[in-house]
Amino acid sequence: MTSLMEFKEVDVHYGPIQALKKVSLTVNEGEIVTLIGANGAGKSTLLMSIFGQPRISSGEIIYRGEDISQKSAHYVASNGLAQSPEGRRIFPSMSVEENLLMGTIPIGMDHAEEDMQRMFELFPRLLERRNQRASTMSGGEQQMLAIGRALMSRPKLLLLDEPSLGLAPIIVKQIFQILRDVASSGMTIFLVEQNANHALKLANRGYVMVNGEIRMTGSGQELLVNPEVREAYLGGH
Ligand SMILES: Nc1ncnc2c1ncn2[C@@H]1O[C@H](COP(=O)(O)OP(=O)(O)OP(=O)(O)O)[C@@H](O)[C@H]1O
Repeated sequence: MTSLMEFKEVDVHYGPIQALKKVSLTVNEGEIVTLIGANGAGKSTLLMSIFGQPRISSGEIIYRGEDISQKSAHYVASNGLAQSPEGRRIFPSMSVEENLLMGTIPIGMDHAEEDMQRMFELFPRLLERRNQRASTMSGGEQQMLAIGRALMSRPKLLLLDEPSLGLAPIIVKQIFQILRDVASSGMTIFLVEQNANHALKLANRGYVMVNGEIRMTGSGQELLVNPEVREAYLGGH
């Protein structure tokens, strides 16, 4: 397997607080890898460090053979890494179409029309609402838009920060079905989630983060049946 992204013993500090402690993990080409952990475990910090905010204090972040830990966010984004951030961060006063077009910034507009059609096939709901202001859409629709916008940059690795956050169970199911479809087209996905049940069912492999450290790793299936994981993240059922 070819490694696409690798964290090697990464530390991150916020002043006196150490948010990541010697974190090592790998995402191989074509895989869906998930990182699960409680509130405050350091999951968002890890994702944001890929774009250099915050900067890591030691270790390396290797992407396609190159250490990107000191590169600019623009460099990282224009080399095939796209993120659907926590809380979605769509542009509220822009339409669906305009939001999608913002996703092309790292690569330019050459494929914009064609890619927008692909997004509308993947998310028919967005097609119905293509001229609607994003702020007036439901949480689930906004999440679809955030994922669609990330895909508009034709990423090699799609990073997702808690796509299920604040959504009703039925919408969460839909979002995960869409991620399955995206993955079956060959996309590599790194998914950060508190919803361990959905995330581990979707993922080939998973990592469990506790207080800034990787505590456990295994296949999605192994972690799903692991008693410690069940107790801590799956309500013990
Ligand atoms: N800008 C910051 N300044 C200081 N401390 C921070 C900052 N951002 C995060 N932290 C701290 O770093 C730790 C990890 O936070 P992080 O947001 O990465 O966790 P998380 O696992 O993503 O949690 P959540 O699911 O709540 O977003 C927490 O203790 C948090 O308080």
